[in-house]
Amino acid sequence: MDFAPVSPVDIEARGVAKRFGETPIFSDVSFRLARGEAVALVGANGAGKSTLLRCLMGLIPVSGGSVHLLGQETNAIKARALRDVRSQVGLVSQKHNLVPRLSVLSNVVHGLLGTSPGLRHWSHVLAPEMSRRAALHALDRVGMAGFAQRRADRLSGGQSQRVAIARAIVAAPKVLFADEPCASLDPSAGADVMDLLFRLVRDQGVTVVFTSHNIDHALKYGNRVLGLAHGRLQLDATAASLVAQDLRGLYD
Ligand SMILES: Nc1ncnc2c1ncn2[C@@H]1O[C@H](COP(=O)(O)OP(=O)(O)OP(=O)(O)O)[C@@H](O)[C@H]1O
Repeated sequence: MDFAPVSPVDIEARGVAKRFGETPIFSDVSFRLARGEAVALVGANGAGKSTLLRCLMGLIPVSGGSVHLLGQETNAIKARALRDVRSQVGLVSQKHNLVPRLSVLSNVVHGLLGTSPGLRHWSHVLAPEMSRRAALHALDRVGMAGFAQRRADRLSGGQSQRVAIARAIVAAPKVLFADEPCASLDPSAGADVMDLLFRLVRDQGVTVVFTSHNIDHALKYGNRVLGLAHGRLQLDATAASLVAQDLRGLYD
């Protein structure tokens, strides 16, 4: 008998709860994300979107339940195993977090820090030739190869975010997290960055989880939408089955 191939589950949250001190942020959050899904995480300011993203990445511990990222329970594994998992994960955050005085190329080479220990990936001058080539290729894919030698603090916001995307994809991650990747950009630059990001992830079948306050973006770029409100996962639906009005309820 033939079985259709089943995509691996890249992220699984089982009854995840998070508190900061005595303050509960969310609880009972459960979902499974298969390889190649593009998931928008939405909700009002303070609903806990960034916190959930950080829990999923294993950057902060959960207060209850468990997170499995690429098959590993992030709260239960040793630091070294967690580093291995993280080396297969990329992050694009709201602020690009480039090192201002370093070149664009060195900043992208930093995306390979997780793949080999030591200082060789601190600067493109020390980096192995293969890494420099990978970084240039990533810059080419985001249309920034011509800026490789420019200092990062001489870029516009949109250019900086493109470089941040190059840094996030240079190590060919299986999973990409993006925390409001275009929040600091004007609508046109923001749309360019989202188009670029999702073209890249679709080309490579990467699983992506992104937070957004832009309902149109959530529906356009996500094939699935998760909504946090009042400390619970209130919505888990395919983007195709939703209209903007369904999402507005999360903001009451
Ligand atoms: N390290 C922390 N210590 C204590 N409280 C925190 C910490 N990080 C976040 N919080 C609180 O957790 C709640 C959720 O914050 P979070 O940034 O996850 O929300 P969000 O949905 O991403 O919000 P926004 O849309 O405004 O970015 C907020 O009340 C915030 O103040």
